[in-house]
Amino acid sequence: MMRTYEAFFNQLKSVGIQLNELQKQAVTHQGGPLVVFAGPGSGKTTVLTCRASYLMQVVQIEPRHLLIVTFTKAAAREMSDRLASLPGMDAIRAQSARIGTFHSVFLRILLQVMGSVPKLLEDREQRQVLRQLLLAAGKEGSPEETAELTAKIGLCKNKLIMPQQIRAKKQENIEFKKIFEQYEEWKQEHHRWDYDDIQVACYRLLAERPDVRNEYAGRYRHILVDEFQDTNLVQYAILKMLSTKAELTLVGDDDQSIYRFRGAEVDYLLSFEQQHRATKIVLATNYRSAEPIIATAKASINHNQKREPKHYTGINRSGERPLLITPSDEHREAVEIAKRIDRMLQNGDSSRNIAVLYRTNLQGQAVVEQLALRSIPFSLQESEDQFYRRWQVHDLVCYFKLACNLSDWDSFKQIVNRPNRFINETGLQTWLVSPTQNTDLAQLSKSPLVPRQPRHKLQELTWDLKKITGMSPQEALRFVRKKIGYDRYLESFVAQTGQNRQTVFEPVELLEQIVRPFGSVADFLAHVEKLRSAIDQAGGTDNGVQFMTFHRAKGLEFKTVFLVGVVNGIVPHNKSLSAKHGMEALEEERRLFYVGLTRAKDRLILSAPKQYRGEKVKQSPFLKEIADTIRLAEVGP
Ligand SMILES: Nc1ncnc2c1ncn2[C@@H]1O[C@H](COP(=O)(O)OP(=O)(O)OP(=O)(O)O)[C@@H](O)[C@H]1O
Repeated sequence: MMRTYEAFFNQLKSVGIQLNELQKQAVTHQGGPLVVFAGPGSGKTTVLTCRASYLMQVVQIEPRHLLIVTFTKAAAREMSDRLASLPGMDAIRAQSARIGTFHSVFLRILLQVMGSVPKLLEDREQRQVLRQLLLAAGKEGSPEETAELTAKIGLCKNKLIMPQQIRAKKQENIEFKKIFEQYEEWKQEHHRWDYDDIQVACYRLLAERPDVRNEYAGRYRHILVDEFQDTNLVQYAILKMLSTKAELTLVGDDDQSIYRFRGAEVDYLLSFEQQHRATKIVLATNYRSAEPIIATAKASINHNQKREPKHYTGINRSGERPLLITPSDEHREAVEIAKRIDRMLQNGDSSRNIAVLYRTNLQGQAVVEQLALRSIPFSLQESEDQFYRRWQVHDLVCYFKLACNLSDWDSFKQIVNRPNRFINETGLQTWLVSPTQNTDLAQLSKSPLVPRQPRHKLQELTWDLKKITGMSPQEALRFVRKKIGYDRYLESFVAQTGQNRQTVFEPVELLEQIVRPFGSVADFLAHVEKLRSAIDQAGGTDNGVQFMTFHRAKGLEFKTVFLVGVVNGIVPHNKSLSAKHGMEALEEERRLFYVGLTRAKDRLILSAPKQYRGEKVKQSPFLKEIADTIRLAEVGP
């Protein structure tokens, strides 16, 4: 049913959405491209959703002529739900509009035109292929080297640079070009694509086939893009081809551009007004956060030099100053945060309105463990990166499991040569073929089948494991690391692979913290099992306390936000700072921190433990920059 301008806004008002004048202008804008440029919480996504509804209900644009691009799949789902819940809209109508990420939109076009596309490589498969190519080129193929190569190839593709375009002079670049070429050949031979190929293929399809380009350019009358600050070259190039007959609406915030390492070009946002003679609307009210949180966020981002100055104010929502806690280590940090969350829930807060955010994946784990101990529901976004799947943690848990059950052969095989006991794997297989004779490790270590040298080693291992059963998990872990020699094994791994020592030891140091509350190894193992099923159940849902990295949190908001592990070396992250562009990297890290700060509506708690991963650490330098805007709470040791 057609609605008038007044009726549309009155209906929005009746469901509690009262847009301000600038937002209304953005919602109703017609005649030419529009860019909405504004700080966090100012209603950019709200405007985009209301504009989509307005276009359908007042301007009478058919839903299928509307394309809405979001940054993540989760954001696309959220957009679709929000749209469906607006007055006058329903699920069917909302779903008839095309809402998706760039990747999903491009894939759809490819499938419609080509019928099918090669099977996509999963991340893990892609890394395996690249590792093999590195090994064949005489490289080490370490996880870090492989990850770096994967990222570099992705970056090239996002900038539409294929191997043939690379003019390599330096040896390093010549080698990169060669492996990149081999990788592309491998995919062609095996009829596979990686994720970035979707974008490159869509670009080529539209660039090389005017018939297809015209067909798709005529399909949409309006294209709306959220989080435009993180658009890369290939996405922008396709967007331009798709929008020759459509009106573009872009919303974004240069201060929240956090994917430059993947080729995002914030200049597309900053120069859009001039280049396309677009209307620019700058929203200036932050509806999300209480005043003290806004003050803290501003104090932080004002330290960035390369940014468009923008002024925004809050809506005078009072609140407490953000709080800084400085626990002695990450175990105390986790206990302190879990206690606070427990109290909030007892006071009637809903767990899904609480988020624990961090810079790198592992950082939420200690808090997850504490919540699990208290049976507080949680949801992990990065389930693929589970702590207990880290190989180091897996090894150590296997030691514990074997200590509790000497016939756990899977655990035994996992750790038998970690540290190296010079036990021949083929020999091992033959000794283990008759498990009835060797019902457990104690028996195997006496078996006449086993030659003297390895038998001696196995006896030693059995004695050590027997000692472990009487220890607390903390003592047991120390024992495995120092006495049995697991740390030695990690050191040799670092020396052989050239991997970053800190990265290799990090999960082990964290495990030290995690085992602390448990009285026995068996208790700890029972906890691991319980946690595993809790994580499996929680995977992908958004019920319970939300755990995610700053990157994942972009676009979201929560009543209460905890930022954990805000320490030097992590915020900003050492690895990013050691990359080539010093100042740029620091500013990107600060933007990431800013994204974290600005997710909070009412309460913001930052935590900077004094000791992290077993070592004394300083607070994040970003905390000094906001020191005047936060209050400090000391907690006990
Ligand atoms: N006119 C308004 N009146 C009241 N609340 C509003 C108004 N506009 C937006 N909001 C609310 O402000 C919050 C932030 O809005 P939204 O998520 O759209 O901001 P954003 O600019 O996209 O944020 P960010 O860039 O930080 O992701 C939401 O809870 C939204 O409902």
